Amino acid sequence: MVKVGVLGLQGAVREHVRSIEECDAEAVVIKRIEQLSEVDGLILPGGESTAIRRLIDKYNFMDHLKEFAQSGKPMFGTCAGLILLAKNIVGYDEPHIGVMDVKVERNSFGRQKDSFEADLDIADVAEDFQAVFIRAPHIVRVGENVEILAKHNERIVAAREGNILGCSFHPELTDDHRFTAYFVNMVKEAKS
Ligand SMILES: NC(=O)CC[C@H](N)C(=O)O
Repeated sequence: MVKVGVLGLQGAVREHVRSIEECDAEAVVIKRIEQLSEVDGLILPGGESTAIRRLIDKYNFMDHLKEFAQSGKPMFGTCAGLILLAKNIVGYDEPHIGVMDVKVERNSFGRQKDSFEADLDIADVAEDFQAVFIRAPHIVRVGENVEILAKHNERIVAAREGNILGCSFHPELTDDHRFTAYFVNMVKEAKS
């Protein structure tokens, strides 16, 4: 059974644990850098990217997260997690972890739609995925090696670059675990 870590500093951690377990993988909540070597893949949950970043720095995670991504182990950023992975963020000079060749815009679906659900067609995953967006970012630009997996109203909301997966929404908040299962499969393939 593969082990999937969830960065447990802030945000929707328990929900991801439940979703990983529904996909028949073992979930490990990562609170210390030493735990990273135990897992085959890592999820960066949604929450508040600025708050998670502060905790990443406080607990010295930054270099270890970059190394994790560069080692080829799969990494999945959801919502704030996608912002942490992006190489470019609209309005910011510097990225956070900066390992995915995308440019993201934070809170980009407008105040009146702080939170909403949308039916998505996600390539290789599902044609009818009910996605939950909460103060979500979207991807405004992708690099040439990035595969676009889903759009909502012409905006890119899910993409993959090799071992790195990112989405604007919260795939862990419903009982539909197909997108988490897609990531768990990436982890299985990378391990075998
Ligand atoms: N649900 C979320 O993860 C929201 C992301 C948050 N708006 C941010 O910019 O970090």
